[in-house]
Amino acid sequence: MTAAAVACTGLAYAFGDTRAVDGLDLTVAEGEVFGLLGPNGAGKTTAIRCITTLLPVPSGMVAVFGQDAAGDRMAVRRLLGYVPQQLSADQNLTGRENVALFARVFDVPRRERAERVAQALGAVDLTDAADRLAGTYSGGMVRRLELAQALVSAPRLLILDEPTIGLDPIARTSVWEHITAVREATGMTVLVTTHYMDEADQYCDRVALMHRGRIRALGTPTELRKGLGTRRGAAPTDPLPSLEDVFRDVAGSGLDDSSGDFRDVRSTRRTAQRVG
Ligand SMILES: Nc1ncnc2c1ncn2[C@@H]1O[C@H](COP(=O)(O)OP(=O)(O)OP(=O)(O)O)[C@@H](O)[C@H]1O
Repeated sequence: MTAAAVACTGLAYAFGDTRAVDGLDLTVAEGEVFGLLGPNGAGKTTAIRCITTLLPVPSGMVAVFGQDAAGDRMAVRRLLGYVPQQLSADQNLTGRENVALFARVFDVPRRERAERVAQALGAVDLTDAADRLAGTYSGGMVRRLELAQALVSAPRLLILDEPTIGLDPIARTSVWEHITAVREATGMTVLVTTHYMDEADQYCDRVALMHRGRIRALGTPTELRKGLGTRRGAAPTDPLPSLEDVFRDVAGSGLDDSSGDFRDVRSTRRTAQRVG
């Protein structure tokens, strides 16, 4: 049996007294598009940072394709591409230079680099803009450039933290279409966080709803929507509740005004502004 793309068991991470991740059990199968959803402050980014080895794993276990994240961190990093919430493209470099930088950092063999950089830029439709400074790009183009940076090392697992935040609907669709196309071409696994329930419903094979550091619901979007309908006593002919209804049902009190703190609001706004 092949190892899961991601396997977290009892993962816990605290910032002082704040238990950001609190006993997370999560398995992402190879090849699937998996959505990690949850209100501000649910612990999604912290979990992702543990999976990418940017944070240590103080408690529990994290493995990426069977590689222990607490063991050989470089071995884990070689398997994944990561698009963080924060800006990872340099506005003073061209699109091509930005992607070439990632190719060097991720050890793409020198003789393959130019070709792989061109392929990554082509995969996100930035060939024509490749030699322009990234500072001249629109928000949607910056996101696609960051996608190319993450793809240039041909990762088996692509991790995206709110890839479409702050983008207009057309740019959002475009980012997803490019993710879907690369995934279909390569069989790559995708783990994504998003606040947009419509995107999760449309593009994710399975989703997990996270709240206060733990998974509270898990399944395909349709399974979760049907499950809520059944719990509400809906007739088979009634329209299914939306994924947003499921989210509200699961997160409940996490969606009131006390959800998240100043840091959460600041980071969300900063991210939205810089890609907007
Ligand atoms: N560097 C940090 N220092 C202190 N507390 C932190 C830090 N990073 C996260 N936290 C706290 O940990 C909890 C989980 O935060 P995290 O960013 O993982 O949530 P999230 O689900 O990704 O939220 P969002 O959807 O807003 O990005 C929150 O209470 C947050 O305030």
